[in-house]
Amino acid sequence: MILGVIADDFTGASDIASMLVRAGLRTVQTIGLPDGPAPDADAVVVALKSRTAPVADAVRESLAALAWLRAAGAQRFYFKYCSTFDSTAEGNIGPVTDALMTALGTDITVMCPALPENGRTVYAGHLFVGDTLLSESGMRHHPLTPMTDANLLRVLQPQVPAGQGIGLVRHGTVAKGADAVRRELDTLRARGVRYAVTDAVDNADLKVLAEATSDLPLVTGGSGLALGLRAEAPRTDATSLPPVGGHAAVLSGSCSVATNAQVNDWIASGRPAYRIDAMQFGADGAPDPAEAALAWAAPRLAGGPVLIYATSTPDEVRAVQAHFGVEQAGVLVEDCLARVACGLVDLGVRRLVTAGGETSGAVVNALDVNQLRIGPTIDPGVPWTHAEQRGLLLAMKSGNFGTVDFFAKALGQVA
Ligand SMILES: Nc1ncnc2c1ncn2[C@@H]1O[C@H](COP(=O)(O)OP(=O)(O)O)[C@@H](O)[C@H]1O
Ligand SMILES: O=C(O)[C@@H](O)C(=O)COP(=O)(O)O
Repeated sequence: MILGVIADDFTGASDIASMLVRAGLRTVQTIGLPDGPAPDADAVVVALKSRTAPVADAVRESLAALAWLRAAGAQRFYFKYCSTFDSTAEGNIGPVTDALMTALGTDITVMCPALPENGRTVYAGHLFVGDTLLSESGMRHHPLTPMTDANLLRVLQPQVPAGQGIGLVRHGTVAKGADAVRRELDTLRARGVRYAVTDAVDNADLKVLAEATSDLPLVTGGSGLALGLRAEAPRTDATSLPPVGGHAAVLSGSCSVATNAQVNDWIASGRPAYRIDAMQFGADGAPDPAEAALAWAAPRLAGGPVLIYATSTPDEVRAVQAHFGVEQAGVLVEDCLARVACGLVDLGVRRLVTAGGETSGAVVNALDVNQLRIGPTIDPGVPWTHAEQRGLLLAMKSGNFGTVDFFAKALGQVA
């Protein structure tokens, strides 16, 4: 195995896995730590659900993944987090990076969230989503990790041990090529910088950064940096997946701008959709929300794909969070959608699209899936995947990824 990847959520894991496949690496995605032998692959992506976990849990799980990947023969490591740097004031990007660096005995790494294909670029250490700063994008309203500062050096500061240096590799240096970046990393290292935020505005920049960091034991970032990796013997096999038959459904718990638009587009096209109203959770006399959703879906599945969603606008999410508390609101909705997913599979659903990183994590954990084969890309960063042991095709969509017609488009591609 050449590369071991530790991903902090499940959609992010399939995002980077699809980029590695594109770069020609035979890639396997595992859900949590594998319990069997090391898969025969060039890269293994261990998907954790650690993005919003308590810091100590995220660090412990990430170190366990690192230990497993090392024992399985990985020679280099990649900590994959969100291209919008999703984190809380405490972490988990800083603490996990720090712990992985210490375990690997390395003194500098890069922080490279840029994913220009999906509009995430970094300039002067500031993260842009399309034409707007991260802090002015829809990410400022994220239910769990609202991002209200676009300056990555500032976001990172409270997440890393006091006194540890954070530096910047400016775009002017990246534009000069890999040797210039290597020299800059040496200079930053000599100044005591441990975390080097890297500017990158296009794929050419990412290729330069991948080349310049090829001798670092650990890199960190979004999936973009993986595009610059090159397999020794690139595989060009078609990544087709087998037909699985059965019914099809979409489960959406993401409240991002893109997912709201995708849900609205599905509804506007007249396709069947059921809204889970989180305000009704635990209300006197209200039926169990997961059972109610399944009762709605059961007679419809034979007629074509259905959508079940908790996706809501920022105002609606705020009201739910005011009622239940932020953390509890997330857990209640995730748990409900996970139970709906299990019920749908019992009803014969075999092709499932899930929208949202935390949501996908909850669903896939509940479905007891432990390994995924990566198939064709639907939109940048979102592949179809095959959970062979469960006979399921799964597409896990990151909140802000995908065109407005993503759900129908994805389901139109598999049988
Ligand atoms: N109506 C709602 N009110 C409050 N929280 C919600 C609602 N719908 C979904 N959520 C929660 O919001 C979070 C969305 O996160 P996630 O699934 O990772 O989406 P994204 O990929 O957009 O970040 C989840 O924890 C989900 O349970
Ligand atoms: O890097 C990205 O943007 C994605 O791979 C990702 O991690 C997105 O997370 P969610 O929006 O929570 O799905």
